[in-house]
Amino acid sequence: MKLRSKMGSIAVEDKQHTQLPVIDLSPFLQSSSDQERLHSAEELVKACKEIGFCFIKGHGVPQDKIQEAFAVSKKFYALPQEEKMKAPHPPGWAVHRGYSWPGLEKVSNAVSENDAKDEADKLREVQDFKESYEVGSEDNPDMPNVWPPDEVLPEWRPCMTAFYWTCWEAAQNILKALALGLGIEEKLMMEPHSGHHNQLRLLHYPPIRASELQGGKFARMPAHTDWTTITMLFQDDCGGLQVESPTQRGTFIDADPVPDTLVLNVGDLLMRWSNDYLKSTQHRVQPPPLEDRYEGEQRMTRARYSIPYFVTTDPDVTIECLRLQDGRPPQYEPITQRDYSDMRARMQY
Ligand SMILES: O=C(O)CCC(=O)C(=O)O
Ligand SMILES: [Fe+2]
Repeated sequence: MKLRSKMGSIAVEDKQHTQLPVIDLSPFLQSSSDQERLHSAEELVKACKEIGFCFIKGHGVPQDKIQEAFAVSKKFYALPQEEKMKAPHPPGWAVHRGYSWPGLEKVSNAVSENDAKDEADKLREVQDFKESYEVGSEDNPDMPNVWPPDEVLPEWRPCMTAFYWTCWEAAQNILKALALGLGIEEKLMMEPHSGHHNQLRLLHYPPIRASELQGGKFARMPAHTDWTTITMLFQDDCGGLQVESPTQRGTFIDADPVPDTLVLNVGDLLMRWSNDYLKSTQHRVQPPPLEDRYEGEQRMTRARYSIPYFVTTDPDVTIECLRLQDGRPPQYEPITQRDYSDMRARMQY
């Protein structure tokens, strides 16, 4: 994976580019000094409280594993359509695994108490121009994985199952850092997460004419929040990810790729769990901001590959608002992850 070399501190004065903070987690992971660990954890919580998004460096996911996952993902998406269709996403919303072809999934922020089909159909008028593949734990009985026959791409299943657990290693450290920074007991954060209910998603946004994206016929990914506790996202060098400004609603700031970092965001469940102390922020994928990401007279955009890893609590654990230092009374009823995500999933498929 080639990443643009705009590394290091954030150029706050440079309005064209990223203004998301870069948090270094290596002191939390490596330092023997309690003070340094606490400082790193508090910086992380500050970013999650103020913006709900940040870049993390020193996250502990080995670079070669990330590169391997991107390389294998590209190989999968380069397969003929009929090969990819050998691992189709099951019909309906209840099981979110396997391959979703362009147009199948529609990302939105809608929340449904019932099967509001008309509403879901209306949302589909603008198609998401992307394809994706969802992978979970092999020991999650609620959502069995969907795999193509081995001969389609022999390395697919071993690579993606291994990467799922590599990401979980890093995710646990991020959750522990959040607990430390929030001043809550580590086990309060860790016990609801067995690691078997996360989701690894391989995303491919094929090249498309800029005019079709800009004309509103197709979208890469419309604005939405994630349903998770946290999401870790790896992105290639295409660009296009944008995050809603914490101070100006409706204004989005570019989250251009920063080498050797992952993008971390707070999901809806953690926002609710933290009693709105941490923010789950809208984000979207737009045409790439940079002109060298387009080709030819048709201004075809470059393809984008990204790999989000969604971390969620076990489905039947009840999430009750944490009582944090700010002393705010609970704003939400207790809810299980199962009830919450069922409500959201009905609108996507
Ligand atoms: O492709 C991206 O960078 C964003 C993906 C995303 O936000 C999602 O899948 O929820
Ligand atoms: Fe997202």
